[in-house]
Amino acid sequence: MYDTLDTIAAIATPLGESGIGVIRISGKNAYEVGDKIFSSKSTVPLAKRRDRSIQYGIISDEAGHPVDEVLLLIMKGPHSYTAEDVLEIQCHGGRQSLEEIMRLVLRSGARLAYPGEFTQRAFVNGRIDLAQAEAVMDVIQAKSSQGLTSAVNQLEGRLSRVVSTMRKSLTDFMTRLEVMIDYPEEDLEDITIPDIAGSIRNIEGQLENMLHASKSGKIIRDGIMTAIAGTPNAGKSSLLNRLLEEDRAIVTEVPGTTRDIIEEWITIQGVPVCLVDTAGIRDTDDTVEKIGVSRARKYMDKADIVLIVIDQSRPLSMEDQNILRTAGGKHAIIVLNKSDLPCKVLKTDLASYGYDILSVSAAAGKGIESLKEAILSVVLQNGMTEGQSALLTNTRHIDLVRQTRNNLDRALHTIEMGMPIDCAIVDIRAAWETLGEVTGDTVHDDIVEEIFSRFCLGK
Ligand SMILES: Nc1nc2c(c(=O)[nH]1)N(C=O)[C@@H](CNc1ccc(C(=O)N[C@@H](CCC(=O)O)C(=O)O)cc1)CN2
Ligand SMILES: Nc1nc2c(ncn2[C@@H]2O[C@H](COP(=O)(O)OP(=O)(O)OP(=O)(O)O)[C@@H](O)[C@H]2O)c(=O)[nH]1
Ligand SMILES: [Mg+2]
Repeated sequence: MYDTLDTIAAIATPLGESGIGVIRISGKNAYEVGDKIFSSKSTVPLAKRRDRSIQYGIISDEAGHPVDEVLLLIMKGPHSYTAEDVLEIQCHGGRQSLEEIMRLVLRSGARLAYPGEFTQRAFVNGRIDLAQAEAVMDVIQAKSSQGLTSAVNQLEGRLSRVVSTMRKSLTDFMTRLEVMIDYPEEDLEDITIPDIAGSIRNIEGQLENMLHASKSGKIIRDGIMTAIAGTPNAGKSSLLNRLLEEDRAIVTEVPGTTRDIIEEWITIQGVPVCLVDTAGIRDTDDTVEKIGVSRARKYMDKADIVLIVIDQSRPLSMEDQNILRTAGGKHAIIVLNKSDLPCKVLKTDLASYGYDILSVSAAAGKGIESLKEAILSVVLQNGMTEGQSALLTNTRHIDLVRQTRNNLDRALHTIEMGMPIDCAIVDIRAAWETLGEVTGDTVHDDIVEEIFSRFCLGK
């Protein structure tokens, strides 16, 4: 881990033009750093000024030249974001101002923070646990209103509380089982064993429910990647534009118009959906188009759903059929486009692929709402899970909960087979430890480092 005694600093807002820009400084020298570069009507050192107060003044360089007019926010540890002394400089939101002040701060005793280091300190200092820290990035990266809600719930500790309650029960089971081992003559077994088995089954059920809902949880957080694929001229780019309600991609009657991948986000009923328009798939000698086609195939593979667009005003071609075959095993929807023209495609030729079939007209905007619903229902077969106590959205958490469930399953098996109690305790302890990795109570330092390294600078 990086030196936690250092005072760290970073620009917390984007380097563009904006109303205000923020530089955050955290650590035991935060106010000393501030005193070196800040002057105001009052001459009281910043450390002696009131906690949570805002100070007006000027930042000047070593030669006394003014750099910017600013407000300083004083948040004394432990009641701050990092639980350390924090000083925030709110300057004008221009690149030059932010960068010059930042250089001054670094020359005055702070070092540049690593990505995620502020939040890592909040975790190390015990203000938040690991699941809460991970939620911070989810809040920043939220792509829909539901995604934001679930991230803020996790930030606020909803998942952590569920996990802690379960871990307390597991500790309790272990203690009671140990008592049984220590006092075998007491004849406790007949009461304790069925009672504990029932409670384990109950926790297992809760974990099972969480895993069941995690499919939608992951989608709410990461979105549904939807590839729009098909032969040239089927109307893929027209469909993208129609779904976006914007003229984003070039549409022409020339087959092979789209060469590169075009990615755009929409939300359908609060769920983020990433639409990927691709080059029409065909055999071609054109160097550029060839690359486009191979990218199209790659995205078909990567996507959660493939919309296979077919021009229904022409008979089904060999190329169409090839694409239908390559989508095998994926979530796919057959989109029969150009429904404003007479239909030349036999639906019976499509039935054998087993995909949902929808007719749309990208040009006329017909059938688009049903297509949006179909996209959601293909992925969310279990429906959205509103009111879920704690939604799992993060692959790391999902894996850990799955392992915990398996550990408990083994413990139950051991108990039910009448095997030695020690064996069951081993599995319950394993479950307790795995669950603790969610909140970071029992987690390796390298995993913690890896998690925070994915954060953005200044967070
Ligand atoms: N200017 C500014 N805005 C910001 C942040 C920030 O660091 N600075 N945040 C961060 O990125 C978020 C807010 N998160 C925060 C979380 C905890 C504390 C904090 O001081 N907690 C103390 C005191 C709580 C209280 O007063 O009730 C604590 O938990 O002990 C501050 C900000 C969003 N807005
Ligand atoms: N009549 C009719 N024409 C359409 C419809 N959708 C698209 N077209 C026309 O079909 C042609 C091809 O449309 P594009 O959206 O460029 O097709 P594409 O699948 O992206 O083609 P490539 O990028 O070349 O693979 C254009 O002339 C569109 O105007 C539709 O619903 N009805
Ligand atoms: Mg196109």
